[in-house]
Amino acid sequence: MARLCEICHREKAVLKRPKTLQSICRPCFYQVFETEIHHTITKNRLFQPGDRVAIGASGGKDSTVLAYVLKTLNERYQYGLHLFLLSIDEGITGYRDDSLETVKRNQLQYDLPLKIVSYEELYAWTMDAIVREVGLKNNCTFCGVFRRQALDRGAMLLGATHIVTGHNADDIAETVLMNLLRGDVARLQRCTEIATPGEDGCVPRSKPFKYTYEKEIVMYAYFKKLDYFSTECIYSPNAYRGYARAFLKDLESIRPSSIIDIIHSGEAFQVRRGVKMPTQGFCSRCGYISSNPLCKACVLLEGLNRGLPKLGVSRAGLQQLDPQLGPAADPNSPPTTAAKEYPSSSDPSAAAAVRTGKSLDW
Ligand SMILES: Nc1ncnc2c1ncn2[C@@H]1O[C@H](COP(=O)(O)OP(=O)(O)OP(=O)(O)O)[C@@H](O)[C@H]1O
Repeated sequence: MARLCEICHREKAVLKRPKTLQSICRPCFYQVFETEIHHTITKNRLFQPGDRVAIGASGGKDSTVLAYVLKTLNERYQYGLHLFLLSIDEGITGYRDDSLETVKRNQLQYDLPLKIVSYEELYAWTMDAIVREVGLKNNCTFCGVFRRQALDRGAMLLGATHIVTGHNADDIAETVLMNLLRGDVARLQRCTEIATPGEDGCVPRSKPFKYTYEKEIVMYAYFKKLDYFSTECIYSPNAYRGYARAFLKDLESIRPSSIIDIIHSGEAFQVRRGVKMPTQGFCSRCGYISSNPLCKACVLLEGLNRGLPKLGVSRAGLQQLDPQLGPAADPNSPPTTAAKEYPSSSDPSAAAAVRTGKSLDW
């Protein structure tokens, strides 16, 4: 006899839920998946009625499901949000141009306004051009730093009061592991935050999928037949995060709760009093939030525009560009005590972080 759904006890079970290993039916899966996200949103008070929310839309599974679910929940529970799709075109031929076609279809499918902002218009550089200059090894540093700012700038153009991204529970657990492995206590403390406030010229951001498992996002997209783009970035070697990901997948196969457990460990982590932390200020050139006199994007751009792209990612180069930065750690070696105690957005440990394709804060 066919097994019955462990939730409703009426329908036939057609899937095993990755998060809990329960055998359940499709309608119950949709119900628990969507309701958990709704609870995450309401419990953490992510939005206010009337908010103009820019959904960081890459065309990939996470942000596509995020757009679909947010639209569904906004209508079902009357959040009163104005939703927009915001895409950053990094200028990666054969990758982003194709994924943007998916976002353009999503715009029609979900009836949401779309804004596309490109690196070329913001920085006068595409990632294709940057990779020609710097090669494959360090290019993710540029892409990660530029994207963070580009999302803010695009959101401001939309008059958005909030940005959401599709970072999921697996992404966050990986980031906790990576910050732990690097001894980066400042990021370890903040990388599990579900939301960052909109201070100092940044638009508030949040991650409604903080507790949502990647496998469930893929399952949801599959059953709902959502239209998404599934190719990996052609420039992303993703080495360091790849190891953390493989380790996490192994742990998950033995104990599915490992993902949430690691996030909980990160949430409980507190830096002891007296440990020096970076002080937040503003970039003297572009005014963007920075804990150094020049923000990371300006440092990287300066290197590119001087024809010395490695300046922004090497230790000697950073000091040459901005002597006030002081001694900094080599991104390829373990953090020194100073790097551990003074991690900052423009030290090379940040470069090492984003070299993996995802920021270690996000
Ligand atoms: N080019 C982009 N434009 C807009 N938002 C982006 C872009 N790239 C990434 N994001 C946002 O950052 C989140 C995490 O991006 P990441 O590159 O880690 O991709 P991912 O985990 O594969 O997510 P996705 O499946 O949505 O591509 C995405 O879910 C999306 O919200």
